[in-house]
Amino acid sequence: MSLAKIKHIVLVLSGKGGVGKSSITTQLALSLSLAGHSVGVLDVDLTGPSIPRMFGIESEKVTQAPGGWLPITVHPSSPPSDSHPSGVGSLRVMSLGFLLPNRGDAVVWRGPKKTAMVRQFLSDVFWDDLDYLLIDTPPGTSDEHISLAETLLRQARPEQVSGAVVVTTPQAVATADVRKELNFCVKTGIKVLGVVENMAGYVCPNCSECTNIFSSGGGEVMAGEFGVKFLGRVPIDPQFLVLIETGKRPRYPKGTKVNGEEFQGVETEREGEEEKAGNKEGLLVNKYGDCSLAPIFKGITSDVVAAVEGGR
Ligand SMILES: Nc1ncnc2c1ncn2[C@@H]1O[C@H](COP(=O)(O)OP(=O)(O)OP(=O)(O)O)[C@@H](O)[C@H]1O
Ligand code: SF4
Repeated sequence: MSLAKIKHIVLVLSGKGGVGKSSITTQLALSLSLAGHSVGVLDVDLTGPSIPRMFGIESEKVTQAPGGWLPITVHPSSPPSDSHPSGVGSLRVMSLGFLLPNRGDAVVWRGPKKTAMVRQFLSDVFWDDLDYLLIDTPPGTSDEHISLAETLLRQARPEQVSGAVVVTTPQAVATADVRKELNFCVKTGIKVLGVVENMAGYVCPNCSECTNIFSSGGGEVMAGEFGVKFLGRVPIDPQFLVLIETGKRPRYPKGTKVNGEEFQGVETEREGEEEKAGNKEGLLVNKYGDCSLAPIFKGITSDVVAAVEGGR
């Protein structure tokens, strides 16, 4: 069974579309891998698989092996170094996006076909050993969710299913939808590891000041109501959008403070060289390390790890 060698399975859920669930999944995956964990990402968002684009691996093709579909390797593991004392864990991705003839196509299958695909996703991908499998789910409490929850609970050992990270935005309308998602977790017996409030305020690209454009704090209030952990706020950062949507390094004006240090501009030639040399890992580490949101994702990831480990 393909899930047998996975230590922790974490679902990333949101009741509403477009709140940044896939973006948060990619960042959690990256932070876990940079902390030395081997990570898999399963993109079950059948209506709009965006994970391959976000990792810059959209044109890759998955192949079949006797043990199942082989996920695409974003980067292999690497030994401890000064910058990553625990080493870097391997990062692999499986998405329906790899199987669609035209990338970007949305899947319009009806319930039973979707349910069958989710089952196959869970049972037929050859993950081998993984510390974490993150599952990016479609928004809502639809057929896919129910089928995924049922299949997970049936195919995985109870101690493997660590729980769910629920993503919301601060606006009341989003939190009302996400409330449904939290109720869904209660009904299906999936533990909520915590709530992330994404797009909470706007980071000015000139001065790095964060301004609350919409209301703020909805996610924290909701977490309190349900008695679950509030994992933190992620502001809107226009550079992050560029990074996540194009797979390119962010471009801050020279002098902007990034991770507490002055950003020195973008070294595009080096980026090209690394790409040519196939140094995907180096490229990713640089790319994401330069993002102003990186420390926030690191903090959220530590809390998720603590919640997972604490619940064993
Ligand atoms: N904190 C952020 N700052 C800037 N842009 C963001 C942030 N979070 C997400 N985005 C952008 O918002 C858009 C929607 O994000 P994403 O695709 O992750 O949402 P989703 O909830 O997974 O959507 P879907 O419902 O399609 O699955 C993307 O273009 C993403 O790059
Ligand atoms: S503080 Fe930032 S967002 Fe506000 S005016 Fe100055 S540069 Fe613009």
